[in-house]
This record gives sequence, C-alpha cells and structure tokens, in this order.
Amino acid sequence: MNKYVDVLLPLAMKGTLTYCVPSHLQSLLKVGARVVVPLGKRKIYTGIAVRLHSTAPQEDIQIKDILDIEDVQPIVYLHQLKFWKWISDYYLCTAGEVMKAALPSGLKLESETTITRNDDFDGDTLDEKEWEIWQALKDKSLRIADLQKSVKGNILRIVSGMAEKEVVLVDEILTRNFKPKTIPYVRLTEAYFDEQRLNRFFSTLKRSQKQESTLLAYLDMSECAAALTLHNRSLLKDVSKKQLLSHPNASDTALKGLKDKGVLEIYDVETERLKTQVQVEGIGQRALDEEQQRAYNEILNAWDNRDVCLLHGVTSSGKTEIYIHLIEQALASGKQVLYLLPEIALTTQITTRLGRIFGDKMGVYHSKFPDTERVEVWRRQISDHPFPIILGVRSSLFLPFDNLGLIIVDEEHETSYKQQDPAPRYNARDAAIVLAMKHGAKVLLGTATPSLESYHNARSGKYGLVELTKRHGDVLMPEIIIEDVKELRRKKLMKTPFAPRLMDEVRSAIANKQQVILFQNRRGYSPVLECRTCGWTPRCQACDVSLTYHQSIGKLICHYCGASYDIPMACPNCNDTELRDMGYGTEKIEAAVKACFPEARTARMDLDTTRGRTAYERIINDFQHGKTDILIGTQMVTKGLDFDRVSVVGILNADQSLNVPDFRAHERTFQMMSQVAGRAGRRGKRGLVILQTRQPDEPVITQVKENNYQALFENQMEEREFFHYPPIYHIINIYLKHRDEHVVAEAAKQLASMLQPYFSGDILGPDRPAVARVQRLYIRKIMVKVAPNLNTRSVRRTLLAARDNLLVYDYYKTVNVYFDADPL
Ligand SMILES: Nc1ncnc2c1ncn2[C@@H]1O[C@H](COP(=O)(O)OP(=O)(O)OP(=O)(O)O)[C@@H](O)[C@H]1O
Ligand SMILES: [Zn+2]
Repeated sequence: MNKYVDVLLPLAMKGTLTYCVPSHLQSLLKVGARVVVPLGKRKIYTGIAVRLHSTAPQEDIQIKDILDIEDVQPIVYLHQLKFWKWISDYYLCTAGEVMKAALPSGLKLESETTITRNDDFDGDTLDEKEWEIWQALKDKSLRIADLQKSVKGNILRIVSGMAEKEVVLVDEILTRNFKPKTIPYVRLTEAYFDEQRLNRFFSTLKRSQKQESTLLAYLDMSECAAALTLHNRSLLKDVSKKQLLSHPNASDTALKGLKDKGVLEIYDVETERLKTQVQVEGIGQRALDEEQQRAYNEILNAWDNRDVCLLHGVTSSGKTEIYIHLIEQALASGKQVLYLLPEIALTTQITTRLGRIFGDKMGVYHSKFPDTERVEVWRRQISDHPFPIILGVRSSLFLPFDNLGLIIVDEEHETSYKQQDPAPRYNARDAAIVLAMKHGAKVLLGTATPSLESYHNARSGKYGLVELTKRHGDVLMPEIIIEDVKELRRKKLMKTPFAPRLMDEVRSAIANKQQVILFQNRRGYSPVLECRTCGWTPRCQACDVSLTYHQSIGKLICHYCGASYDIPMACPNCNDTELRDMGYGTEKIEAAVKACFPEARTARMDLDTTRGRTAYERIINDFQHGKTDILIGTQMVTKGLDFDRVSVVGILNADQSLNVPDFRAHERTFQMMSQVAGRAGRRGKRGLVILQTRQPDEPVITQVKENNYQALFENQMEEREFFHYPPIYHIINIYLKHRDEHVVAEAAKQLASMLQPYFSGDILGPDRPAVARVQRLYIRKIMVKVAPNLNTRSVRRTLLAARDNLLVYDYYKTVNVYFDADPL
C-alpha cells in the first residue's frame, strides 16, 4: 500500500509537500483527487494528490497525516497535471500558482478560524468583556470576523486568553464555497399519506378555508388521489413551492399553517444552475460560399501533416462560418471542441450564434459567471456526459477534457489571451497549442490581422497557412479616409473632436437610419487635469502616474491601482482655482457626441459601463436591434462584433497607440485600426472609415488604408530582426519590486550583472519602466532577449538560479522578483 502522498497546494511555494495517508484512507485515495491537509500550526488547505508512493522522506522531517479525502473520483486528470507542469516550467512560476489559476474557487476550500463556547465551563468567573463574548456564542459558533461585529474593541487577545483557559474552543473548520443551488418543493408528509387520516384532517379545517383550498390545490397538482389508491407515496408528482403558490386558490400563510400542523412538508431539490443554450429548429449551419469551401478544404489538408493552421481572412470573410463547419466535423468524429475567445464582449454574440446551432451541446465558461457556475461546468466535464463543445475565455484551457479533438483560437492576435497578473503569466494561444499536442488534437488560429509570431510561423512552414481575401457576399472592404488633424487645427477647422468630414458622414448616416461606431481607446473623461497657471497635475499617491478624471462619478481615478480621489478645489501649488481637462476619454467623447448630434441615441462601451454581468449583452443587443445609433467605445468595440447597419466608423485618435514606447506599437496600431474598420459595411453597401491622425505620413497609416498586411509584416520583420526582437528572438522580462527604491535599484543592478556573462549584449537594463511605481512599490525591469540558437531549458535554469542567488543576501531577501516570458 502507498503510505505517502505528494500534495500540490494552491500557493507560490516550490514543488509539493509529502504527507502520510492514514491506513483507513489508503485504499480510497487516487491521484487527481483533493485532500485536506494541515500546513504550519493552524492552517488547513485543500490540495491535489499528485503522486502516491511508499518512499519515506528524509527522517528528520516530521511527516503530517492528511486529514481527509474530498473526492472519491479525481477531479483533475493526470494529463492536466502534466499541462500545469508545462505552464509552470515555461512561464517560470510554481505549479501551485498554476493550480490556483486553474481551479474555480469553489473547488478550493478556505480555512477560517471559528470559535465555539465550551459548555462544560460555567461562566461565573468571567470578567465583563469575556462575558460579552461568552454571551455572543450562546447559540452558535462564530468566526472571529463575525464575533467582532457584536463585541466592540480588540477581541483577538481576549479570545486567545479564553482559549488558553479552555472557556472557548478554537478550531479551524472548512467552509465550502460551493453550495449547490436548491429549489423548495412541497409534499404530503408520510404521516398524512393515508386517506382516512386526510379526510379527518379536512373536517377540522372547516374554519380555515384558505388552508383547505391550498391543500386541495396541492393534492390536485400532485395527483395525490392516484398515489393514495396505489398506496405508493413515491408516485406523488413533484410540486415546487413556486408552482403551488401560483395556483389561484393557494396562499403562502396557509402553506405555513399546513406545514406547522405537520400535513405538508417542504424539501429542497438541487438544481443544475447552468443555463444551456437552446437550439433553434431549422437554423442548422449555412452552406459555405465557394471561397470559404476552398479555405475549409485547405485547412483539412494542412492538418494532414501539421497540427496548427493559421486562417488569415479579412474581416467579414466568414471565418466564424468556417469554424462552425469544423466544429460540426469534429463532433461527428466523436471529439470535443474548445473554442477560445479573447474577451467577454465577444462571447455575447458568438454564444448566440453558436448556441442556435449546437444548443445544449455547448457549455460557456467565463470570468463574469459566478464561481458556482464555473464549478458546475468543471463537474460536468468530469462527469460521464461532458459538454462536447466549450466556448470560453483563456481560463477555459484549464477545464478537464478527456477527448479533445479541436481547439479554435479566434482573434489569435489579441493581447488579452495573455495573463498579465498574477502568475501564471501565460498566453492562452500558445498554451492551447501545447494542450492540443497532449491530446493529439488540431488547432486553428483565426484572425484578420495575424500576430507577427503566428504569421512568421506560418510563412516558415511550421503552421499551415490559409488565406481569405474577400468578404462574404462580395461586399467591398471599407473605404478608409485619412483626416490630418494637425492640418485641420492649423486651419481652425477642428471645433469639436470630430473632423468636419466625420461630422457630415455621421449626420447623413443617422438620417439614413444607419449606425456609427466611434473608437477612442481611453476610458474616463480626460486623462489629465492641469492647472491653468502653473501646469500642476494631480497624481496618484501610490503610483507613478497622473490621475484620470471621471466626470460621471466626479472623481479622479488611478488606472493602475484603482484608488479614487476628490477633485481639488484649487491647485495646491499656486492656488489657482481653474483646472482644465486635457485630452479625451470616452466619457468626454460621449458628451461631445450628445452636443453635436442631439438627435442621435448613443451608448458607451468601456470598462466603466460593463462592470455588471449582463452589461455587455445589453449594450450589444441594443445596438444590434437599432435601439442606439452611435456606439462609442474603447478597444472593446474593435473586434469580432458583427452588426448589419454600421455604415460609418470613426477612429478619433490613431496616434495614441502609435506613440507608445513599445516595439510592437506599429503592429498593435495596424491590428486595432483594421479591426475597428472591419466593423463597417458588413452587409450590402460599402462601409466608410474616417481615420483621424496627426501623422498621416506614417507608413502604418497607409498600410491600414490599403489593408496591406504583407507590407506591415515585411517592414516590421526587418526591424525585429535587426533589433533582436520576437518572433526571431524570445523575450523574458524580469521584474523586481520593493518599497525601498534604493534596495530595488541595487538588487536589479546586481541581478543584471550576474546574468551579463551568459547573455552579454542581449540583456537590456535594468530600467525604470514607464510607470516605475505602482501601489507604493518601486519597479525595475530587466529585459532578456533569448537568441533562437540558445537552449531555452538552460536559459530558464540560469534565470531561476540567478534569482535564487540574489535572494540569499539578507539585504535583498524581501525583493519580489518575478519573470514574464513572451511578454506582450
Ligand atoms: N456562407 C455564408 N452564408 C451566409 N452568411 C454568411 C456566410 N458566411 C458569412 N456570412 C455572414 O457574413 C457575416 C460575416 O461573417 P463572419 O462574422 O463569420 O466573419 P469573420 O470573418 O468572422 O469576421 P471578423 O474577422 O470581423 O470577426 C456574418 O453576418 C455571417 O453571418
Ligand atoms: Zn495608483
């Protein structure tokens, strides 16, 4: 028998911990099941059993017993554990951090300290404060946090004193976050399931008519007569409380009365919370057009000798239709499909589109769902009837699949596939390829604007490449008109944030019952407030950035730490009371739109208007059904959305993304502009895009205008090669954070010099990043460029060892050092 188990805990510590399995649990424990284990003196955690064995660890360590087994059957498959391991190796973090990201919280138990009164003790000798606590615990155990609500003052010390005297008992209980959802049902009690007894009871009811009619309603709905005749209580039909109370003769008080008299009882039935999609009869899939059919065949051919294929198809070429046919084909061969989307905004439309075809075969998994629903999807995937299709955002990679045949990565170029914080800082597109490999599954990357990485892999033959150059239904690509804002300002023609041509086009679009999308990639009212006299601007106290003015809530907000500040009455520097707002955020654009086009109905889609769970859906549906005329938004409106009546798209400030100090600035600008332009004129008439810029001569602006991805690719690849950037080189960034700027600066210098001999010229920094302090921590960054001929395994080992060597020094021990592999 295996006496020991290695347990993975959802913590940032390295490796696993070994525990002893008590003999009565040994035959029950399986790899992949959750176990409850003690850690340190007081903490209790849920971990995953990753290895069972009989090798005793070194003798001097005292091995603790596991406390319990949570699952009879594994909740994580072995291949998932291997996938977690790959992620932690590649992205230089711990497997515990991956576990933490992978499992929904409801599958991880929390330990909380609970206090219970020891009733063997009589309370006579207690002092006043102790007596208060004793009284508060009269009927129930309480968590310290809850106890604090009824007893004032600092009670921790008093409680610990009482615990020492054993007046109260302190223990850690496990609270399960996931409680199955239940619905109350009503039924006749066992005692009254008897015709004679029931009749006698009715005769006592003469004076309470309401109870009589409620009971009669129940008996009718449950088809009680038949059950009584056959003397079989299990034949009673299920009647929910809600159903009963919707009967015109039934009432809630009467039901309570019947319950108190012991005639009816209420019991809970667990329900599946998941709303499944409803298939629409007769929708089925649409036939592919000729071009799409060619692409479809080419994809299948490409998969004959490669696992990954890139589908590069212009906006509105019908990539989604091709995905639908590929899904159909995978299902027909009995395989599961994972459909990855970069953003929740997009899932709304795609869920509807796919739901109508695949109905309840499809499960949806995303971060706006309550955790309980995510647990349900997880449990469904390890049951014997898992969803054949999962549609989800990046974390759905971690769901259990046992028969995966196809992964579709829609909008593969999207940066939101990359998790920024906390670890694991993984890219779901890249990890999807590794996941597919472990299952022998195929991958389709789809986009109108490929990332340079994917296009390079396709051109070099590593991936298959399939292109679609025409829109479905022979609709032309939109016409793009460049407006030189600098010139217009000089001629005093820009009186609003909209060029005169844009004003005209918006007006005529609205007059013709068409719709408009205006793109401004900044939320809030204005990105900077400035004192008119001395130029002072309010900044965050915890971060090294200026605050964004949000007019709707009348506050200044830090977009890095979320802190909010009141708007100063006067400049603290010179006392001038006039602060002016500089630059445009979506709020200010919305105000300008209302002023310029009072006849139009407008909506705004950005982080601030989409916090609620259904907010996206509402905004998108309203626009789709023509309830709004102008949609203003950040990059959320740029991708994947499919509307019928958008004839004009306005890009209000193309320079903003162009002037970011990042080697990917051109690539990003091209992608964002082309994507938002692609929302225009998707049906029938050719769409129009007005692109406002101060730099009309930038090559990337011309590339967008001509929809010339090839030119962008060639031109950018030259730079990337020359400067040793991806996709030729790999980048691993090292971040160091500390409260003390001097310590972090010294640590960064030390670390860089340790790495210098290994990477020589391909190490940049340490530098102060653009925002060099966030949440009171000073930041330094070292960029390591990994040449294609280096052994990446040994590179990783070198980096990890260097960090360990640095952190041995007492002076640097408290510096937080982490890695970001393939940063975006
Ligand atoms: N074969 C087809 N039959 C009928 N309608 C189609 C067909 N192919 C595409 N369409 C319609 O054309 C529109 C654009 O297609 P789709 O949304 O699939 O394009 P896409 O390539 O995914 O675009 P984007 O890159 O902008 O997301 C959709 O409304 C779709 O319903
Ligand atoms: Zn801040």
